[in-house]
Amino acid sequence: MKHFITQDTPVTEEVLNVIAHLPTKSLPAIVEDKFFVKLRDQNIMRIAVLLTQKSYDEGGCLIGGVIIDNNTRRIVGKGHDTLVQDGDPYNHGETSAIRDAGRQDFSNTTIFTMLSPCDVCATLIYMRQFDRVVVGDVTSALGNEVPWVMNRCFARRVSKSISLKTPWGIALYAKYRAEKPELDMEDWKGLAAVCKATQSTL
Ligand SMILES: Nc1ccnc(=O)[nH]1
Repeated sequence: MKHFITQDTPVTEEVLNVIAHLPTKSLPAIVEDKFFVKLRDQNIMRIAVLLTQKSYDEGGCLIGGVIIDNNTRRIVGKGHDTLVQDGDPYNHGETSAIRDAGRQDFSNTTIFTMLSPCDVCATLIYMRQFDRVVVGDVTSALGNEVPWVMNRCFARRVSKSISLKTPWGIALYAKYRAEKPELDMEDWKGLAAVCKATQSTL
């Protein structure tokens, strides 16, 4: 059967949004391999931001992640933070995408994350030997994640780590953080940090 999205399909916002919402395992039946070859890093990051928007619309935390195979540029995993949706105290955009990808050799893959990875996700990215990390928004990171990631972790094993500024994603994150600062803090540092911060302002 002919694919619904083929190499001739233009790379539009609507098409990327369909890809963001489809289950990863269904993509090979809907999207022709040659379409993925056309996708540039900016387009993949756009999918991560669209997953971020999905999570925001669900009342969740605002981080999406996408993993691609470096040779074929096929999406092998994707997801978004599910702290709110699943009541999961730790499922960041990155871990969600990694879990979606399943048991794979990640050493020839790139992980795109909307936001600078936290220390736990950075460690997992290191432990699973990802080849590249592309970060959409390094301006909104809480704490020292960026130097930690860049200097200690990726310098040793992850060969390329680049930052891709996504103005739309950065604006969305700033809006969410202004609206829900406690949820943002819980996602990064846990409820303990939120409780301590609340007590200290009493
Ligand atoms: N990098 C991230 C920070 C916080 N939450 C996430 O899901 N991801």
